[in-house]
Amino acid sequence: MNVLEIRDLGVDYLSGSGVVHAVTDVSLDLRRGEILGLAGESGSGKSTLANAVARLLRPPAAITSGSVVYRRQDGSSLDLLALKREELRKFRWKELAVVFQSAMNSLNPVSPVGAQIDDVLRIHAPAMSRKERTERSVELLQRVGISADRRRSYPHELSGGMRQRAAIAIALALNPEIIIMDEPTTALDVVVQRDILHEIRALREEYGFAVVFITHDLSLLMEISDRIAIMYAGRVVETGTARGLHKAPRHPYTLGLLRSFPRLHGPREELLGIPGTPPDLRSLPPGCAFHPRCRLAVAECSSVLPVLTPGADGAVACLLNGGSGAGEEES
Ligand SMILES: Nc1ncnc2c1ncn2[C@@H]1O[C@H](COP(=O)(O)OP(=O)(O)OP(=O)(O)O)[C@@H](O)[C@H]1O
Repeated sequence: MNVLEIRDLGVDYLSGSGVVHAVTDVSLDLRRGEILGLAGESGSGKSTLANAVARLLRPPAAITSGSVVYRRQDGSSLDLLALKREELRKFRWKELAVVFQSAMNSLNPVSPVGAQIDDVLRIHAPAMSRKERTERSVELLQRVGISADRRRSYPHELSGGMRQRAAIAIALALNPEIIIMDEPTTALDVVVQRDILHEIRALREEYGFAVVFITHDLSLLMEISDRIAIMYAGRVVETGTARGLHKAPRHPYTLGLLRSFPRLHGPREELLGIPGTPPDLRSLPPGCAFHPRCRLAVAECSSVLPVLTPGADGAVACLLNGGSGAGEEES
């Protein structure tokens, strides 16, 4: 069952030098309780997509098309793009929370971390007593590996890893259905990063929330995600289970991304990477936006836009791998 359904979403940035098509025709489901990894090179539109869903976009960003529907377990649903300010206030934290790359952006530098959890609870769960709030703050901090006596610490008194854990504790405070994590561990060293990722998986088992986890590091995503969506130049070009994508990536871009990062396990492989650079989102090449960088491209790829076409495990937008072109019959 889906907790989030994104359909045909488009987001532009209206800049002085032209319109940047940051997200184009994105349709994606988030299933209840799953960890969905969102991968792609810098500038592929991952953060813009996440911010559109969380309604955090600011001008010059503009949603140009599509819908985002949030489905509750009781069968009711919300059209997120239509939420008014007050409805949005109730929705955030309680049903959807966001953890950003820099915990400093999520945390208030002038308030101790325990007090910040307390604030979220006080505002969004007014029925809780002060004692209950304190107990919950301690419990949440301990749950993410921060001892109770650190409750009074200010963010700058904590290490980067601890700050990130504190930001996750705040996100968990109201037991949301969805947590969006935008490169939450990128700034941390690899060991701390992996500790936190495995912690997130354990927390998910316990609390049952769904996660959208954004990073450009695909091999890291493979370790913790259930499913993965790959973005290129604002579009989703492949989706699949982490296992399926690992074993048999179908889009040449996915393959390139996989080869761009050293695998954590298994034999050493040459890092082939992907030649060239992502296209200018103000003037995309015709056909498949990846074709100028694709080693496998055929003539058709420069004129036919491949659409995301469902297959046995996920979907792919590549003419060479079972994807059909826009306007063609899907098989
Ligand atoms: N305020 C803005 N004005 C104009 N263009 C923007 C703005 N913010 C982002 N963009 C452009 O939108 C595109 C998508 O950016 P976005 O940050 O969503 O990608 P991303 O995949 O999350 O990249 P990263 O991993 O670097 O965060 C990029 O080309 C970026 O330059």
